[in-house]
Amino acid sequence: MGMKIGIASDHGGRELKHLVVEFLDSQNIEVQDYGVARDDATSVDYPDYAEKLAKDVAAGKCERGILICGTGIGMSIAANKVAGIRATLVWDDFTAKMSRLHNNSNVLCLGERVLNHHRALDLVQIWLEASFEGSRHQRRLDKISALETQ
Ligand SMILES: O=C(CO)[C@H](O)[C@H](O)[C@H](O)COP(=O)(O)O
Repeated sequence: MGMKIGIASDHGGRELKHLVVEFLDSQNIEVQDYGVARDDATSVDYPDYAEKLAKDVAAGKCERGILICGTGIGMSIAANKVAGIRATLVWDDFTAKMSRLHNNSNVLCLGERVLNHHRALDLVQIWLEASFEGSRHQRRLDKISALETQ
């Protein structure tokens, strides 16, 4: 697919992160791993990881990013504070697909403690392959972007 994907998790998402990295490697997708390491059992703060990844996606250092915590909620709240980030918490095939088609998601958020891990890899694949539809959806995203400067 020729894109570089950043990935990060806190301690609540590190097992699923490991599986997603293995999956991306199997697809020959370039991965930039922002931590935490799988064997690091330390309790960490998810905003620190969301910030690092989201800033690099916003700066174009990675085309898109994947953030994983226990629920995916904290990561999505934090990442969406960074201008230019459209972080989307998804939980099934439909939300994974629509987050790209309508929301032009550039950061996928997953909850390790919520999702079946095998199914989560399906969601990653759907999100990677789906394309933004533009048109009326771009007008709506422009209105979201305008909120960043108010
Ligand atoms: O799900 C999360 C945030 O939305 C994170 O994974 C946190 O780890 C979660 O809040 C649980 O915290 P804990 O320190 O593991 O109890």
